[in-house]
Amino acid sequence: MPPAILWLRQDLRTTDHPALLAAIAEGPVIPLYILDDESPETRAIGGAQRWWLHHSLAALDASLRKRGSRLVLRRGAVAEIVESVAAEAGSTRVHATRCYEPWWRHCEEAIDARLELRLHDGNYLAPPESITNAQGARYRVFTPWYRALLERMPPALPHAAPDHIPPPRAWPASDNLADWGLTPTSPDWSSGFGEWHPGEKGAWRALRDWLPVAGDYKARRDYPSLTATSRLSPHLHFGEISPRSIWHALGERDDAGAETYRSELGWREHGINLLDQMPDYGDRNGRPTFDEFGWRSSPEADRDFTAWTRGRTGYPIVDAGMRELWNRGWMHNRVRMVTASFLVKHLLIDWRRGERWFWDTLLDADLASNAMNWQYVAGTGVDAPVFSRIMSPLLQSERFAMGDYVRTYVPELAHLSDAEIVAAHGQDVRVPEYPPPLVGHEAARARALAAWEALRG
Ligand SMILES: Cc1cc2nc3c(=O)[nH]c(=O)nc-3n(C[C@H](O)[C@H](O)[C@H](O)COP(=O)(O)OP(=O)(O)OC[C@H]3O[C@@H](n4cnc5c(N)ncnc54)[C@H](O)[C@@H]3O)c2cc1C
Repeated sequence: MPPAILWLRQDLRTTDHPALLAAIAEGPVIPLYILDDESPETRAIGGAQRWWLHHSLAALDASLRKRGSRLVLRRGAVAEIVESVAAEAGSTRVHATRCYEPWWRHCEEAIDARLELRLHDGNYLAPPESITNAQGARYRVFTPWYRALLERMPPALPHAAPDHIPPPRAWPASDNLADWGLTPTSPDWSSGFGEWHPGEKGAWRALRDWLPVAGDYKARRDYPSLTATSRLSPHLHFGEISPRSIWHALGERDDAGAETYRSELGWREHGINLLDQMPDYGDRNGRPTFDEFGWRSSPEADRDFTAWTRGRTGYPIVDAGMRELWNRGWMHNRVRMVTASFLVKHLLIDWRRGERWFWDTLLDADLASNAMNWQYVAGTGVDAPVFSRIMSPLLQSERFAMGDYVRTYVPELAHLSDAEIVAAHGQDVRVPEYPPPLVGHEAARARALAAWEALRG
């Protein structure tokens, strides 16, 4: 029996892996991961995720080796590499987990034209195209869509990891992971990533650590000074754990914490639902009227954008968030909303510039989730509140008790009390090393509303 190729993408796990099980059922398996920075239609993964990918691939290889297998690594244009590995190994069939980023479509068509490509579900609770209304139409708004998804839940039970993965008679050549240079060296900006444990084991550990506090999730999830959320997002993005494994780990719980958590998993699914319908959602306004919006574009706007990326806006909560992102490769969800809103509404800078910055710096950068959330906050999305709802960073900071969070990430303000941090925002307390606000809240609000009115004519 010629070996089947298991083409791995965002499914770097062995547990609950239908594509892996289907390949094993046919005989020997060649697990293949391809790093494709070449194909013109792909969006190359960002710097932070390269770090994660390195460690996740190393963990997966170790786990495969325990099962009698190993990971074959290749770099280059996906379709060509799959074809060349198949030719080398005498394979005719390729198994893969279904992914929805638009660039995969082209690769999949090219592979399918030359070999037999079998796609399997596994990275979402339900295939996005399967959630439709009574007329068979797709949803674009979260609430009715989530209601329809819930009717399909619970998902099927997850599969156990196989004990043994039959190897091919001869292994095709593999690159050496270290030669890919995915981890930064000079400078090594990843020193703050130590709390993360990429790989399947790390994913299950994060889940186990979080489950005991699941009951408090609804009450505490919006407070960035607390550790209340699961931090599973990079693990989910890289497919180190399946969402249905998480769903079933919550079991029959029906407390508010579990219900809210399920709906957050639902937001992840909704992101893929939108991307599947609008493959250019990461680049194009969901509401086309915004194509005419008066985003700032000038040397001053560039200067403001740089200050935002560096956490030097003069708004403590925005700066804390942007520095958490740079140092830890992650940012608390509530603060993501505040920082994104600040860029788009206070600085009047196109959401796509922010989306790209997050893409490069988030360990969990995910086209569907990033695009949906940026468009939601910006008000440009198909399922978003109106643009004129403008978040006040100051009120958010007070309401969600963000003092400790600011003191952690903005050392210039570490000696201030909560009240003084709020005052520092207004510069009542002078902290010489801390920058003055790029723009006053009321002035920014007025400028944003004027741009909105101009758009509406
Ligand atoms: C501007 C902006 C950009 C974002 N970009 C991304 C991104 O690139 N990748 C990403 O995974 N999430 C993104 N999010 C959503 C959210 O902030 C993260 O999923 C969450 O903070 C991850 O932390 P956690 O795993 O502890 O989440 P938890 O609160 O523990 O939630 C559990 C899981 O539910 C999913 N989830 C939770 N909230 C959301 C949400 N609003 N949208 C989609 N899925 C959600 C995630 O998979 C998460 O791991 C973005 C949010 C905003 C406001």
